[in-house]
Amino acid sequence: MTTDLAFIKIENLNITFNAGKKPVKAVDGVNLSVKRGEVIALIGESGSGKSVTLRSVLKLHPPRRTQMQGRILVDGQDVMTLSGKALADFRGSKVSMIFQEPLLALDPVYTVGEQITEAIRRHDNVTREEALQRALDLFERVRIPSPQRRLNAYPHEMSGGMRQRAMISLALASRPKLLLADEPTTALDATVQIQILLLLRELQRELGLSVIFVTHDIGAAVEVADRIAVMYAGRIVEEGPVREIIRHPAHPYTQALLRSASHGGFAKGERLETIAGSPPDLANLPEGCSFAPRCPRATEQCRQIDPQETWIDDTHRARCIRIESVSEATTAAV
Ligand SMILES: Nc1ncnc2c1ncn2[C@@H]1O[C@H](COP(=O)(O)OP(=O)(O)OP(=O)(O)O)[C@@H](O)[C@H]1O
Repeated sequence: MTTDLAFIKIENLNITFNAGKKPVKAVDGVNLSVKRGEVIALIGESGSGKSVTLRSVLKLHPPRRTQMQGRILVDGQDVMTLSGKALADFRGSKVSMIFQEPLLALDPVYTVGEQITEAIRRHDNVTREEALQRALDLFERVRIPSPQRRLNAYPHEMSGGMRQRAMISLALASRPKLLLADEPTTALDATVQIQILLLLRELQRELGLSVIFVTHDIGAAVEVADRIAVMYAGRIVEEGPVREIIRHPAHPYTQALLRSASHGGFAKGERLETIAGSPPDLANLPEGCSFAPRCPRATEQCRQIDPQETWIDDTHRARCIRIESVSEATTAAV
């Protein structure tokens, strides 16, 4: 709730896609603030709206098929009102994005060095030599071995881990303040995943970046994030500091996620296991709480009342009408 310090502030974000027969409400009333230098992990099952929320910060959704409502402020700038050159300038300056698949970000026909120097020169008025030097510095920073030689490589000539490091260099070339990371390590081997996560955390601290990090991997969220926001059916159902979420999860969905991932603690790289039942169809949401059909603690009321956000303390909130009895039961069981 310390909104004054927020570098990014998402207020009552609603996103509906009009693609098929019925509109799909992929994001429903999302509120989220990220302070300068803070890392937030968005976790939840597939289709819960994590990526859609993340991409909305750069206004990346196809405008003709998408209805977006609410407000997204990045460093005081209202993203929803941007278009044309102002939007392009915003995308190229304050915010960078890294993806699961680096080949989406890297162009196959240019060397990675050419792409990074180009990105530097697009952002800063420097000579080619200066840009090359900075690209080399970036490659050293992300610990690419033989950086000089690797700058001359094409993306396909690099291993998955190296390509991910090259993409991080490209993302940092414009000296962003906010990094959006969409499952950046999911496609990598477990050991490489850990190296990349640690690198991201180190760069984030050194550069004072704010980060929104989308992941299925609760181990990665715990490793990298300061706070966790849990999404279910387009909503944030619980959000708070990592320690609070792990020790005192207030929402039955968070509790189920933690249970499914906690055999012997949070192994690095551990993924969420399936929870009984499946997420609802976003075009046909049930009455009341969307999680009620899968919730072991649901009552008749839960199937009728749409739960509103409740603050448990200054930093921890959840959307469940039975927070008190659910939290008490969890604390008693610990
Ligand atoms: N451009 C689009 N047009 C129509 N529907 C979309 C579009 N983008 C996303 N959706 C729908 O929005 C919902 C949320 O998708 P989103 O990609 O945010 O989920 P996610 O939580 O990131 O899942 P995953 O982990 O699988 O990426 C899904 O039902 C998806 O099919």
